[in-house]
Amino acid sequence: MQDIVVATGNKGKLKEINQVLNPFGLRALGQSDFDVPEIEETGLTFVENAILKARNASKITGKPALADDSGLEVDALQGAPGIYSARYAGVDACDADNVAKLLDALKDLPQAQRTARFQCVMVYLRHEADPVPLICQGSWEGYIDFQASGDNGFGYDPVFVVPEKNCTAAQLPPQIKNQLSHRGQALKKLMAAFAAKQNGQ
Ligand SMILES: O=c1[nH]c(=O)c2ncn([C@@H]3O[C@H](COP(=O)(O)OP(=O)(O)OP(=O)(O)O)[C@@H](O)[C@H]3O)c2[nH]1
Ligand SMILES: [Mg+2]
Repeated sequence: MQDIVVATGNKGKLKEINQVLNPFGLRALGQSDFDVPEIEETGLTFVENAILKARNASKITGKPALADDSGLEVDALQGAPGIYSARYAGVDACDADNVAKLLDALKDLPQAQRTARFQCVMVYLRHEADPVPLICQGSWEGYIDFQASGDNGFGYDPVFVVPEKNCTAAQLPPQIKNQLSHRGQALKKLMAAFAAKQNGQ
């Protein structure tokens, strides 16, 4: 197994990244394994924040680093919480606080007006000053339910309905979430980009 530093403090993300990368002989280690402190996410886009996080981890570890910046865009909220998804209900908010705030914000809206999508941007830097970061993106369309269901995943998964499966993301087995999700799609593209590089393309 080859180790790869992932610039995240989110255990749910790390678990999903490992589920996808392990079959390729890669093991994702969180930044806490390298004593990398969290950096403030001051960017206005997923891309900027992913670069900030990857650069911080690469600078401190001296190794290549991968970062994931992701979030939920709700159409009725003009794309909120978006890049602020982790801190929607406040800087110290937990997943349950964020979900409760979201359900409250949408409480008067019928299903047709509850459309939403997850976005994920993955950035891979070979070193701190890498001028050509590898950037891969994925998105996942669905809508927000009226109540939470399911125990898998993390974040807003219990209220994110996956229309083609007629259940929430938290009710999907992990391997199915990875096949469909914003993160799974971004990682698939990243693996294809790695393979292309190795083949000299
Ligand atoms: O239900 C969900 N299923 C997902 O698959 C998912 N992916 C992202 N999110 C939400 O978006 C925030 C990311 O914000 P984010 O990229 O800043 O990550 P984070 O702050 O949690 O950790 P870090 O990687 O920054 O250390 C997360 O906390 C979640 O609220 C998800 N929710
Ligand atoms: Mg974050």
